[in-house]
Amino acid sequence: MSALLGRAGPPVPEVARDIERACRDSGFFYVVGHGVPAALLDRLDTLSRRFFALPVAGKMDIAMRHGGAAWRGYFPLGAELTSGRPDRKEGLYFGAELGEDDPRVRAGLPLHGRNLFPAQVPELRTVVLDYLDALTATAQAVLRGVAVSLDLDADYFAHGYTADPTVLFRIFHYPPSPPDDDDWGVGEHTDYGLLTLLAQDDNGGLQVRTAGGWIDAPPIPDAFVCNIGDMLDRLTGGWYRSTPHRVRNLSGRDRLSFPFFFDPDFTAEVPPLPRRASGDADRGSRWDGQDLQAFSGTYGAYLINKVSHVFPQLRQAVRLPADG
Ligand SMILES: O=C(O)CCC(=O)C(=O)O
Ligand SMILES: [Fe+2]
Repeated sequence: MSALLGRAGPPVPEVARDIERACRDSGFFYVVGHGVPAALLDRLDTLSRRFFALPVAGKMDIAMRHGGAAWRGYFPLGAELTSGRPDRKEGLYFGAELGEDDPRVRAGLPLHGRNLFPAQVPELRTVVLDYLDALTATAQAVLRGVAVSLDLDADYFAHGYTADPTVLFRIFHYPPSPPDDDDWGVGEHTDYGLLTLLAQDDNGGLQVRTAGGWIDAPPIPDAFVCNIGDMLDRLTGGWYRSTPHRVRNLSGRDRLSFPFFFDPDFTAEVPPLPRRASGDADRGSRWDGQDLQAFSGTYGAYLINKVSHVFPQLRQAVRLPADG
């Protein structure tokens, strides 16, 4: 998909058709030729491994409770409940780095603020911030392709939903699962926003639910796995699918993954696109029984509700009603 990634101008029509086919089919595709330096990813991988190798007590110096409503920092093994059960992973939560004078931070919006970086691996700060910049540009480029694939102007998203995007980034460590274990590293779920760009190491373990059943999405060198989230599903009335996926690390080694979430402006409402609102009659019900057309309100409200199911403690941090 390198043809897409000149950072300006419309993508070539063939790429847009490839995107359409992938989004109509599995909701997943690979992005290659993206221009994100391999050396940046290598460095991110090395420094992340150095962090996860620290004693838990040291990692807890930046535990998420220190991040307050910005919801940043470290969570230990078993602290995240993707499908109602503890995940077999630990991780670091990051997002766009926003200081106290940013209007969204001033307004007290949850999930906005400063990142927490580990003092023990100080180099991680620059590398994570560089990675956020690089992936933001890549995601905008992919969204140009998505826009053209929907017969919209190439800059439809950049001028609207992602002029001020919600950017979240995570680094996950999945310890090896014993072969007879039935716990998931990440339970079945869909992603919440517009699109996710996932870098994964070479251990594998990601699976995607297609019409024909669960299939592997194996690592391909220098490629990102891209999948669309609930907001593109909602915008297109189900024409494009946010597809359930899950992870189990059966490699016997430590698996790292780096999902980057590129989502609409926190304060935007995301009504269906007029021409796509009729939806997809044959698509059947969703994995979680939810009707994506049924909610009203901002993307931020949708996101907070989702995250607070995965991390019940978020309710206290942002004082949400118990029924979300
Ligand atoms: O670790 C992975 O490969 C996928 C993670 C994921 O699906 C997520 O964080 O939403
Ligand atoms: Fe996901």
